[in-house]
Parts: sequence; C-alpha cells; structure tokens
Amino acid sequence: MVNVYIKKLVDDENLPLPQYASEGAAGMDLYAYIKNDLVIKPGDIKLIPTGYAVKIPDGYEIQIRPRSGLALKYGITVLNSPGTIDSDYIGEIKIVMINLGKNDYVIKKYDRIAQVVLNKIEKIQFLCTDELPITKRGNGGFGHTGI
Ligand SMILES: O=c1ccn([C@H]2C[C@H](O)[C@@H](COP(=O)(O)OP(=O)(O)OP(=O)(O)O)O2)c(=O)[nH]1
Repeated sequence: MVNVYIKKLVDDENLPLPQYASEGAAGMDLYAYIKNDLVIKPGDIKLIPTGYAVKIPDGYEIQIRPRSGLALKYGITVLNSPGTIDSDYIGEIKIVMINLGKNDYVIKKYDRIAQVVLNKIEKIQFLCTDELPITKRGNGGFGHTGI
C-alpha cells in the first residue's frame, strides 16, 4: 500500500474520491467532473476533467486505463491508453476519451469513465556502445516469428 496525497480542486462534496469498485480490483475508478452532460460523437476526442490532483512518490507513475465495459458496449475508450501521470505532475488529472463506437455517447457528471493503476518504475541510464550482444532474434520483429 502506497500513500498518495490527493487534493480536491473543486468545491463539491458529492464528488467521490477515486475508489476500487471491488476488493480485488486492480484499477481505481475515476469520476468525470463535468457540470453538464457531455456528448461524444463517433470519432470525437474529449478531455474530461476529474476535479482531482495528486502527488505520487518519486519512482512511481499512475497509468490511466479504459474501462472494458465502456469499450465493449459503446466503443468509449482512453485514446492515449495507458495515459501517464508523472510523479512531478500536480495539476488536475484529465482523461483523453475517444468514441470509437457508431453512436453518440453521453458522459454524465460523476460517471466512472476510466481507471488508474499505480506502478513502480525503473529509471533508465543509457550507456552508449558500438556493439550490442548477439541474440537469436536479432533485428527480426513485427511478426517475424509468424502468426
Ligand atoms: O491522460 C493523461 C496524460 C497526462 N496527463 C498529465 C499528467 C502528466 O504527468 C502530464 C504530462 O503527460 P505526458 O507526459 O503524457 O504529456 P506530453 O504530451 O509528453 O506533455 P509534457 O511535455 O507536458 O510532458 O499530463 C493527464 O492528466 N492525463
């Protein structure tokens, strides 16, 4: 369990804290903080505010992921999935939603639109070299091993 500071940016006691929908849930649901219903037309991209900012510890990231039910039933997903919340970002968390479905989709205030997962990250230090170790795969990729 990791402690994460969270700050409500809006004066609204009804806006729930992000929360796990079940005991074993990996992702914590995020709620849309919008004043009025928002229609996303097929193909449209909308930036949805959540009303919260967080400060996660250095060495961690938060990933923003779609909810599978919205994706399967309506084609509503997170365009830049997984979106990245950096440990030095203390602005409002916002969700980049896209409607890949065939119909208009209406997002209502407090709808659970995405989920977040906290991950530990390793930092890379690149070490320049003229030779990389030989591997069986070599530079074969993108379907190189067959379907
Ligand atoms: O879905 C997202 C993705 C990012 N962010 C915020 C937190 C993140 O720390 C910051 C920057 O995100 P990212 O690094 O993906 O954006 P960029 O396009 O590379 O912009 P920047 O130059 O600001 O890093 O924007 C969100 O609120 N939602």
